[in-house]
Amino acid sequence: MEGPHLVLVFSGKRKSGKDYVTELIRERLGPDTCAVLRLSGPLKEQYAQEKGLDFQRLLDASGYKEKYRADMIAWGEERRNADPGFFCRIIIQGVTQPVWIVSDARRKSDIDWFLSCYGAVTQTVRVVASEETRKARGWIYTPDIDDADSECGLDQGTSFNWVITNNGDQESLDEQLHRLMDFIHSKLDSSV
Ligand SMILES: Nc1ncnc2c1ncn2[C@@H]1O[C@H](COP(=O)(O)OP(=O)(O)O)[C@@H](O)[C@H]1O
Ligand SMILES: C[C@@](O)(CCOP(=O)(O)OP(=O)(O)O)CC(=O)O
Repeated sequence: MEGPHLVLVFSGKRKSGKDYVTELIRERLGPDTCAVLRLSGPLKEQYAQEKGLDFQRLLDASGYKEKYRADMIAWGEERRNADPGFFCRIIIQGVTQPVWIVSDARRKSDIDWFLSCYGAVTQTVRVVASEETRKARGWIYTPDIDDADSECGLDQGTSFNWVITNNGDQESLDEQLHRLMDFIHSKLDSSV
């Protein structure tokens, strides 16, 4: 079969644990089976290039990216408005693994793009954590970011195939991941 056997499109608010959870799944499936694709990757790369910033530092969970977040959001929005598939098309280039995880859908247009191209094999996954948990992970409510589309674009009007609650209880997370892993394996088995 050409193309992905399964595309999991993840979303969730900042510090909900999107990177953490998607990395766990990738570890369990292995790098030959699963690729984690980040829409923010090419966004940050091009933004850093244009603004003369440190791309590597924009990638980690430190304060550096937070300093530029508002401006990056505006920059990315311009690109997406002009072409909703702009970042989507870049991240899927040359990916050969059967399972694709898109770790950071933020807008309905991100999900719609994957549904329109890979709808038959796409599942949407929402990662949820309480405000208390997100605060403990370093989240500080920031107006114009936390109340804007980048964080709230998928709050309403989107249904998710899976919801993963990630409040730090490892046993509960493990149980939820087990269910998702069973599903992933069933899709892999049925496609061979
Ligand atoms: N279940 C968890 N157990 C321990 N640490 C976690 C868990 N989920 C997230 N974290 C930590 O919280 C921080 C934010 O998580 P991250 O995955 O970067 O969130 P997001 O990508 O949604 O902004 C990271 O330092 C991450 O390691
Ligand atoms: C400009 C952004 O792409 C920055 C995203 O950076 P990360 O994906 O690293 O952010 P969190 O995981 O939520 O902390 C947001 C956007 O609106 O596209």
